Amino acid sequence: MAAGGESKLQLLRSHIRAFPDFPKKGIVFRDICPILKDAAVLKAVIDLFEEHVRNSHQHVDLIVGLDARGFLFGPLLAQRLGVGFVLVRKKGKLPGPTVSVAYDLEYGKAEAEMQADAVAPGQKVLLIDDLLATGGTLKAACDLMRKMQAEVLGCMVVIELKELNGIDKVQPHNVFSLVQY
Ligand SMILES: O=P(O)(O)OC[C@H]1O[C@H](OP(=O)(O)OP(=O)(O)O)[C@H](O)[C@@H]1O
Ligand SMILES: Nc1ncnc2[nH]cnc12
Repeated sequence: MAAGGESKLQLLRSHIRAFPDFPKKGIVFRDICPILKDAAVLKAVIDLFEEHVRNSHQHVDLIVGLDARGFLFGPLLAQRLGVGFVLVRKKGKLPGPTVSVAYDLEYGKAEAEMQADAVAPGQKVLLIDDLLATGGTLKAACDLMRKMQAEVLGCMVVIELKELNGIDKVQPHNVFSLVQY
């Protein structure tokens, strides 16, 4: 990690709030809103992601963001890297021909969908979201990428909830996280 990386991580950690029993009893909700409210903290997050990508991947075609909180970080990172951004959305939000995959959440069920022309076969993509919990969402997005014959270089999240072992569900793909609980 480059000089200053540790203090950026400390800054980031101090801007994540925990809300017990939201949205259901037993869930500790990790709230990223304070990161977004502070320009310096949001910049630090994108700096850390950018450093990771530049150190780990020679060539990236697209950043793929997951609905909805992946959209808060993905376009900023894509701009930094000078590449495009595409959306994986919850079902029923995208016009035109789509490809979809069903998945389970820590607190519900959903279906991930993307436009059929969003990613071309062989394109090298990096997936981004705010948080890895059970890994169902990222796995569904990786499955979508496989359907589209794209090459998943890896996944990135701000927060990983380690006790839920989401990383196991997403393998063989790598998940890079900035903060772990
Ligand atoms: O690892 P998993 O168990 O799949 O959970 C992680 C996902 O859950 C949250 O999104 P949510 O579906 O609640 O939607 P939102 O981003 O629209 O709030 C979070 O932003 C991740 O996308
Ligand atoms: N514990 C959690 N906090 C915030 N977002 C989540 N998405 C799934 N689990 C979550």
